[in-house]
Amino acid sequence: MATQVNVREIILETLLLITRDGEYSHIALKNVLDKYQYLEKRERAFITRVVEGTLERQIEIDYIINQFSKVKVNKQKPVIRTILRSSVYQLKYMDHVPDSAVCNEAVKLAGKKGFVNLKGFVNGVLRNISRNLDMLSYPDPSNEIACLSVRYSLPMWMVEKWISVYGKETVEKMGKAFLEERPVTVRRNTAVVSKEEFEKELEKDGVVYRRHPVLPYAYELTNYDYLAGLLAFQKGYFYIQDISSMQVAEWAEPKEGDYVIDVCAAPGGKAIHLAEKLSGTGYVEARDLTEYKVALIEENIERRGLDNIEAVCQDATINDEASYEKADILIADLPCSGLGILGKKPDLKSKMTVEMAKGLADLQRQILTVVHNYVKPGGKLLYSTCTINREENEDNTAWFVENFPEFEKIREKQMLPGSDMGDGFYIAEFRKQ
Ligand SMILES: C[S@@+](CC[C@H](N)C(=O)[O-])C[C@H]1O[C@@H](n2cnc3c(N)ncnc32)[C@H](O)[C@@H]1O
Repeated sequence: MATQVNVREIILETLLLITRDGEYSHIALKNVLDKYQYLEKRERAFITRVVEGTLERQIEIDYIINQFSKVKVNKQKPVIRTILRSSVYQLKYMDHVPDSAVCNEAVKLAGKKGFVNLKGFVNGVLRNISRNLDMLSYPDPSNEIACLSVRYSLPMWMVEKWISVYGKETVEKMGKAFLEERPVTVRRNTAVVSKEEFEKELEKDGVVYRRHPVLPYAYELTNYDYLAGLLAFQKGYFYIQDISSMQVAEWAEPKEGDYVIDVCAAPGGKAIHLAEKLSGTGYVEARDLTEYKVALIEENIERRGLDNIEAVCQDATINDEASYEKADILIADLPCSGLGILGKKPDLKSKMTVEMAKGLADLQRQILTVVHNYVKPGGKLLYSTCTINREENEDNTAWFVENFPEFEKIREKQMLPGSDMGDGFYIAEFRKQ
């Protein structure tokens, strides 16, 4: 019982870090799981599920709380609001947790956090919701945007934007896909470990794997507690990467001896994939903005034992004349709004705004204006983002070929969650004449 209380307190602190203090959800969760490695697998899974679920369903949860609370969610104290949200998630989506335990633990936690005077309020709201779970009201179906927004916990502006581009049916598929639990995808390091050895190593740790039907080095993994704790991870046998991101190195088709520059490379997924594909030949310069990010790339390079790749600290918005016409392949996997990975980074649903997405589209143009110079005549430029925002994707591609006519667009693809395999992701390939 004592650990039960602690687990809920850990959940509260993690959610506050993300929603009140602005920490990224995947980083906050990773840090907390690193810190509490001694907890039982079951407890760690409970923390992950409640933190992720509460963030994923936040819009729907707030809609429910507002039906039963006189003080609306946005007027509540952050601690109380967070206790209510994570409790409503458990009431609505975790059948195996008894409702009475959810309410009691929430009330105790409110008291423990110094809100003794609000224990009655927390108790009243939660018991009321628990009694009425089968009679919750939802927006009227005639209001398509509000309806989809609450059902899939997507901000109205995203639903509105996507309906106009992709249509209602596709938006529903995307909303569903973001909420689905999906196995993690990893890329086997083909330079270091054979298929047989890799699979044997996973089996030793009880990890269940499924070979990807298309990419021979890709696997879906389930039934593990902590991926980074596996021996196979520490030996550099695999890299955690979505199937959509693996397409960048596939599209790049590096040839032996190619010089590759990845201008925004951290933590190194695509750059390392290219270095592996070069089979010990050629060179990959994996650049990023800060020493901290460069250290992340270096750590990943070291785990893989590759010597045809180097991490470099370099701001992609600053012109680097020494790199002019140096790259056979230039990877521009640029900072973006991340709307294709809302399933993995659910906090983006509340953190990303129209203005921020616009700012990122401008930054992408600014970086492309600088880095296109680094491509050799006849070389390739691959532009990619993990978003499904037309301004950052197709519009930027159209802008790029219009402004830099020495580049020809070879192909482009917008992958959509629920329709394509993996995350929402965009790639465009250009060739310099
Ligand atoms: C989408 S992520 C790159 C992911 C990476 N390609 C991979 O596969 O692991 C974008 C990266 O751009 C970096 N970045 C942002 N602004 C930058 C700038 N001005 N110059 C260089 N890198 C920048 C960020 O630090 C971040 O690591």
